[in-house]
Amino acid sequence: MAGAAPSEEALRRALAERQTAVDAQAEAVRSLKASGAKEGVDAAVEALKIEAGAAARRLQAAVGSGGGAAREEMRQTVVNTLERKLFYIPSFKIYRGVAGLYDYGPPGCAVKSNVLAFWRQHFVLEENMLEVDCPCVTPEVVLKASGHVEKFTDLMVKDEKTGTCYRADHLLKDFCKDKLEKDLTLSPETAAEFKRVLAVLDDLSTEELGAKIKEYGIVAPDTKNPLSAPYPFNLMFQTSIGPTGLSVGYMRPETAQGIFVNFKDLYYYNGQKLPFAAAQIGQAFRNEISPRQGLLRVREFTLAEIEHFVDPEDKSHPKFVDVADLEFLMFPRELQLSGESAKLTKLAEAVLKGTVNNETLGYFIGRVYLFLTRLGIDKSRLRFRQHLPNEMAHYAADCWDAEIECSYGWIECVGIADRSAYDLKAHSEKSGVPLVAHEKFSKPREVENFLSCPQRKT
Ligand SMILES: Nc1ncnc2c1ncn2[C@@H]1O[C@H](COP(=O)(O)OP(=O)(O)OP(=O)(O)O)[C@@H](O)[C@H]1O
Repeated sequence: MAGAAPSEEALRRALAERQTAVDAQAEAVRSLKASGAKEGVDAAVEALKIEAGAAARRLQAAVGSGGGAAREEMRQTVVNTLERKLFYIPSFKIYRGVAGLYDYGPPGCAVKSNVLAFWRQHFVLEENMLEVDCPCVTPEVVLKASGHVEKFTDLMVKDEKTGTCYRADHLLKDFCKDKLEKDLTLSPETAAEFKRVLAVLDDLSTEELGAKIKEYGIVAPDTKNPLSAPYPFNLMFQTSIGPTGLSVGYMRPETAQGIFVNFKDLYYYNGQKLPFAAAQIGQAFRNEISPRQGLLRVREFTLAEIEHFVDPEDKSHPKFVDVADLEFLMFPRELQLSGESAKLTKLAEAVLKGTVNNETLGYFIGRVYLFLTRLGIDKSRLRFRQHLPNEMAHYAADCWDAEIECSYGWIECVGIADRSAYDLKAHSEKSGVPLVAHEKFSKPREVENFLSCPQRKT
């Protein structure tokens, strides 16, 4: 029928053929160059450009037609190109690589350094933040105080026969998405149930997650063997500091702790005044259970973090007016739980209604929006999603993720959390060094405190 969209299978085949043609032509150019032949190289390069152009046009058509398999195909083509052009390379490739570890090649290094320079300009320099640079190896006491030794975990399930490990929430997510996309026999009730599970996935407890995996009969994706019950796995890489092996350390899973433990000195450096912000760019390490999604989930990556210290009783922000009129997609808890979609919302309105907890949090959400859109992220594929109550990290009082829609779906790219004074309190208690700020009143105030004396029992 004239004008009908090609089937997904046809698109997949056409794209695969195009990709093979591009790869074959690239190989021809390489061997001509390697043989030192001058003649024919230009023609071969020209042919490569034509093949690559045809592949790109086919991709656009495929993505325009919205096919899931076409998306997969498009991603594979982009990945092949980026790897061929050395934007990134699987680390230790000649030894067959290690999952979740990647090197950046020359163009990748250039992109990374441009993004970091822009980040420094947009946040650190424009806001007069105090930048620090702390070690990656961190003694255990710091991460015990912060709660990471006890709680920095993901839920894992194991193939009961081979022992292969999987992230439990990812298996449940894949199962529900797969059913919704491919099972044409699903009743409306079952489809609604899978959608609900996807909406509250990050909120499920260990027991609830285990019960759903059992109820749906989810098995190990590679072998179809039964799975163990989910249990927490700590994501930190452990090491020892010094030759005795007695001093336990960890590779930092975030850069923020370096800022918190330096709070006292930074506060003095800032003239003992609040608010102020400190920033750090550096490597973070997470022993992800089963890294996938290419560069999106890796075991070592660069984090750029800011900690903004503010009076807990006055979280207003003098520059909030600069971002108050921004309007973008926001996805608060209520919309997620009722199965609705993200809505275009004015930042001022979200703060006024209390959807976003306070002006300072709102200000940083606005600044992150400006950063990402100035980097070139499409506004219609960017949303700010509020964490569900159980999803929040152990330290957070309110948390919003900037998520970008890509070929893997909506992916968290920035986390913006009100951590309250959790970390400063925890480090004060553990170290015995008070990490506190003082407020000087313009006029003295008289306050009466009634202390209750414990009754002595005779
Ligand atoms: N393994 C990883 N590889 C690459 N980037 C990561 C990884 N883990 C986290 N990030 C990035 O670091 C940012 C801050 O990390 P954060 O601690 O908020 O992640 P998270 O909520 O623990 O991630 P998730 O729940 O998806 O594992 C995230 O917004 C994400 O962009």
